[in-house]
Amino acid sequence: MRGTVLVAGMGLIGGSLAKAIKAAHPQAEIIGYDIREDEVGLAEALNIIDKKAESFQQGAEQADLIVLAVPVLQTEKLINELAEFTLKEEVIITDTGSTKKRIMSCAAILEDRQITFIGGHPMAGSHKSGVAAAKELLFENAFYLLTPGEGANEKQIAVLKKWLQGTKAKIIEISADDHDRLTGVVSHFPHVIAASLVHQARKYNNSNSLISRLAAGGFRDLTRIASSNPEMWKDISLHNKDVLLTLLHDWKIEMERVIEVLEEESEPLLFDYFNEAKEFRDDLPAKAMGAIPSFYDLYVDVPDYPGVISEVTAYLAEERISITNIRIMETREDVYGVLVISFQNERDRKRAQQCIEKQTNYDLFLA
Ligand SMILES: NC(=O)C1=CN([C@@H]2O[C@H](COP(=O)(O)OP(=O)(O)OC[C@H]3O[C@@H](n4cnc5c(N)ncnc54)[C@H](O)[C@@H]3O)[C@@H](O)[C@H]2O)C=CC1
Ligand SMILES: O=C(O)C(=O)Cc1ccc(O)cc1
Repeated sequence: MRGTVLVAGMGLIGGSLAKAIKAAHPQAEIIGYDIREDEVGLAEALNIIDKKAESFQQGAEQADLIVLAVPVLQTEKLINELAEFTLKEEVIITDTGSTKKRIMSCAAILEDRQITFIGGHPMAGSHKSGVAAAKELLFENAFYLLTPGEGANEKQIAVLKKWLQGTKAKIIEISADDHDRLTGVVSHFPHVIAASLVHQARKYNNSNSLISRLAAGGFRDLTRIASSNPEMWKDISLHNKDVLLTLLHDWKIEMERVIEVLEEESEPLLFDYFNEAKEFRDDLPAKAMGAIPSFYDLYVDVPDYPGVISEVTAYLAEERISITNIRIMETREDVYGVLVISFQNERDRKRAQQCIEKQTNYDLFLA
């Protein structure tokens, strides 16, 4: 499609969307805006955008599509500013925020002015922030939830979907209420719990520092999302406060029940507690992408010599395979060390496996 797209917020998500939109619509002009000059400057230097907006207003007033990819409290601020601008009549405004109810209420101010707002939430990402981590295919196969405002018609929704087709995401429509309830359960609440598990380990670590050594590996993997951007999760928690409070309340009741069952030493009830969780979890789709990024780990048995990590990463870099995480696992006694490399998707892991097999004779295995 032709037209001008303004992406406000040149971070991980704004940068990735700008890339995906450009890939599918090379004729479109992508303008970037960010309060951080360095981020928008980097986006321009990396050719993620065609040019910087002189100001939010100047960029917005010439745009056919406006994407707000800023932290959710800032999204509300930008929506209020947009309501004061002289925008193109046919402009479509969308956002990428992780919460939708408060954003949609705020966007009512645009609908009052006959401006189309369609809420959006691409449900993929990473614990990294900033435009340097942006990827064209960040959202490939991920759910992309749209919450159209009451004023949005089918034609406008279809136009937005077309703009977004380069994301290769599974775009579905949902109400803002359902969005916040569902993402509350499978994304926002787990982030609170992951942080709480880490806090608990940190407290016990004060009296026995062996804790942090034992927390390597499994515990670290389990709490990976606690390394996400604290600023972003502060805003998401405030926006989805009611849902989170309900979930925390239910969780408290459930924990009280676990305490009772343990105090009673009830073997059948304890068994049921773990078994019912296991059965439900075992039935969850393993390959599909959900609300929280999956692990795509490759384990490489590496010999113990200096530079082995840079050797392996250099092979991957040569074939432009990007990695999301790397660590050494030293818990197995029969090997010197296992290098655990994480990838964003199955395709990258497969390519990495083939690449390392071609270049080395190290044993490789998947989790
Ligand atoms: N990081 C993730 O995994 C995901 C994040 N989201 C949502 O997408 C949005 C953006 O998140 P990220 O790209 O991860 O954050 P980020 O921190 O990488 O980028 C946000 C950018 O917005 C800029 N910014 C902040 N306030 C601004 C304002 N008033 N005007 C212009 N620019 C402003 C910041 O300078 C920064 O460059 C958030 O609302 C978040 O909830 C949605 C899906 C996944
Ligand atoms: O890396 C993380 O912490 C994630 O869980 C990624 C993520 C963050 C925010 C979203 O709205 C959707 C996905």
